[in-house]
Amino acid sequence: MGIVVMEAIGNVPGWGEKWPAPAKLNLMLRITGRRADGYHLLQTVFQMLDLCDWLTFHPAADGRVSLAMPIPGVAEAEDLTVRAANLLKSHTGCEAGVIIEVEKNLPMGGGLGGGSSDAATTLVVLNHLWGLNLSKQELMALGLQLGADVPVFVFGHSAWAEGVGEDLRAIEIPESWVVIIKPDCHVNTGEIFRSDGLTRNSESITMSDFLAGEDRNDCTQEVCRVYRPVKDAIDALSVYSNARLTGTGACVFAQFSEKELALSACQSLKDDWSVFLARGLNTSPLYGKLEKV
Ligand SMILES: C[C@@](CO)(OP(=O)(O)O)[C@H](O)COP(=O)(O)OP(=O)(O)OC[C@H]1O[C@@H](n2ccc(N)nc2=O)[C@H](O)[C@@H]1O
Ligand SMILES: Nc1ncnc2c1ncn2[C@@H]1O[C@H](COP(=O)(O)OP(=O)(O)O)[C@@H](O)[C@H]1O
Repeated sequence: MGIVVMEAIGNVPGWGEKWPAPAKLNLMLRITGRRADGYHLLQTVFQMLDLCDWLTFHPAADGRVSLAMPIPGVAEAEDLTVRAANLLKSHTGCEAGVIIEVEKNLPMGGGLGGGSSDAATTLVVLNHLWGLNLSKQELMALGLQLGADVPVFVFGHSAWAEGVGEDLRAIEIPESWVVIIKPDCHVNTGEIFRSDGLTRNSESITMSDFLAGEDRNDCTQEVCRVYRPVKDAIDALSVYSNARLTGTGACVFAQFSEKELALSACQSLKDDWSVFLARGLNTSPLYGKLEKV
């Protein structure tokens, strides 16, 4: 890519600005079967949250993808933002480079999808900054190569999901307040999906069934059996509202229609637990920002 084109890319609005990578919750999760490759077929409801990591992108003239500061415990080449940027480059032949700054607020491996969301924000924002013009569908397909939860963050809306999470239908969910507890443990998703005790034959349900209260997460029993802090967190939060596991955990959450009730639960829990107060959203703040630049 020549100097002129590099300069043109550098002038695109959005470089050096903070872009949100929101968290998600799985409001329910049913395992309805297993594919030949071992991956599990799910029915799940994703809701976006206003709790975010923040990503900033700086142009790099040398054509390389790098991190301003690697996240402790994650090798730079393995970071999902770096993998997403390199995937975009190899898919499109784009020769531009980027330095990515990640402000990490979302707990890692907590079932809030932070790494997947970071990857999705990287795909969507670099598609814009590098002028690649890939469609949302193309970006979702690229995202699926990075992880089962990446497509929903590119999709950018609360969704009813099937398959391994890639077959998505936009839905509107009441934008309630959410209290989240992050128990002091790290759940290994692969280990939970490999375990003998996991329920794998749930009947499929409809959206109406979910709205009528069918909100079970099929991973809960197995995760609580292996990770005692998750069970304790569900018990602690259940005092205030219906407490459930998100994804394969470790985070557990409860929804509240009134902010005051959610705040009061947070106040009571915060001395014993790591707690977050968040707002459930139907649309991702990522697209709100994209529309503004
Ligand atoms: C089940 C969910 C619900 O949101 O859990 P959370 O990760 O959010 O807790 C996700 O779809 C998880 O997606 P993600 O965290 O990207 O999982 P991956 O890295 O793709 O998979 C980790 C491992 O879990 C197993 N796996 C994952 C997803 C799936 N539908 N079936 C599986 O069997 C596979 O063995 C895989 O190697
Ligand atoms: N940018 C990133 N942010 C968080 N985790 C990352 C990132 N890049 C790679 N990872 C890896 O992905 C794993 C899953 O992270 P995350 O998406 O936050 O959890 P979960 O899938 O449970 O919601 C982490 O434990 C970490 O090893």
